Amino acid sequence: MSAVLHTGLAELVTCTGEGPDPVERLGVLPDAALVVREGVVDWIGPVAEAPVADERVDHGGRSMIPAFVDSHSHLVFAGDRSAEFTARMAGIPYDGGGIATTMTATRAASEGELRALLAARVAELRGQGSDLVEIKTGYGLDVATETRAARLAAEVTDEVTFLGAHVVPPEYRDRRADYVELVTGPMLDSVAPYARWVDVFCEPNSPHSFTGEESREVLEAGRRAGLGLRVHGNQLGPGPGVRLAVELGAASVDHCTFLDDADVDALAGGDTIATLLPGVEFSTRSPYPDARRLLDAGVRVALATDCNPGTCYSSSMPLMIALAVREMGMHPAEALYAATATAADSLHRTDAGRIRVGAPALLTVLDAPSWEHLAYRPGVPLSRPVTGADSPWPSSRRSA
Ligand SMILES: N=CN[C@@H](CCC(=O)O)C(=O)O
Ligand SMILES: [Zn+2]
Repeated sequence: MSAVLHTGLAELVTCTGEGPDPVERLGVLPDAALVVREGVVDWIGPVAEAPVADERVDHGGRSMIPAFVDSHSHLVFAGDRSAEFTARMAGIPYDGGGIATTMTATRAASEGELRALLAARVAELRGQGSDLVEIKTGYGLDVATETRAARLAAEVTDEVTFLGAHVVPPEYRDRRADYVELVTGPMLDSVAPYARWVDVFCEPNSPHSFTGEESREVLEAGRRAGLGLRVHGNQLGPGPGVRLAVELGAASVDHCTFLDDADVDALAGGDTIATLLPGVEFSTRSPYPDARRLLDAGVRVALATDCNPGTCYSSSMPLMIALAVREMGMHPAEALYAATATAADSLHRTDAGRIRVGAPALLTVLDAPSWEHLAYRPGVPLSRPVTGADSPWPSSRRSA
């Protein structure tokens, strides 16, 4: 079994620290080295005590962090909505109506086209240092296309989410109840074998999405089918999504932009993680969620991209970290932890988001001497994956 020793690390950020201090929680080890054997972290310790290995990679004074976990994305789609973005920047507000445009293009695309589009997006995301990614359906909105989306997503991740309840498709506009019946019946039956999670766009503020009662039906049906629960809630205005998610024990409620005190109290008293998606507010020119208020209330906060063609066509977790720090009041250490460890927790994954012995080696290298550079240098491509024994940096030195 070949072992690779990684050295030359100015800092190794493990995200295995404890306590209330956000920097301590990062568990930063200076002058550390680690050994990867067959894709698993085999040893972590001071470089001076590093064991002999088959190969050695010298990272030349860079830093290593856990690969980002992108716990919210919509990567299975065809078509282009750049004109919608441009119109929005000229003042047209977002209301979810554009989802039908993507639905039409996605239904019309061939399986081969969709697979290639998905593969390119996953490669783009992983090339920036993310590894584990959650991928939602939600641009098919009929049984065949939702099933195809879930099947394709399952080819690239274990974290597939059924989002048949994204919006009510145009052919059901005057008979919403029939669509909820389809989603909670034949569509769920067809998609569930490929999915781990069910999600709903609970947003009474848009005519396209779902009320609290409709959302409850969708989530309870998903749970009966053995799926875990996730919710899009309180994105466009106040609403019942957050409290419903907490009441039903959802793993995560995502967006959380418009919250009242009762929503914050519910999150603080429950097990549901609040996943914030600052790329959405950036790309829709909307007010940002108040991460500081949530963190100060004791709510666990994760960050994700929400990469999708409508509200945020970015796969960059470093951008989300920079926005969370600059616009949402998060400490840079809180933001990094939210984009790795807490995002993994929101997917109930103990094998990602932290670097520890015995865990898969999902590692990202920063071309910087410390983790602080992530938020400090926005827009600069600092992060790259470490895949297998390969060093991502041409200047890293490898030797046997
Ligand atoms: N809010 C619902 N769904 C996506 C947007 C989808 C779209 O506009 O295509 C989101 O998470 O923001
Ligand atoms: Zn989303």
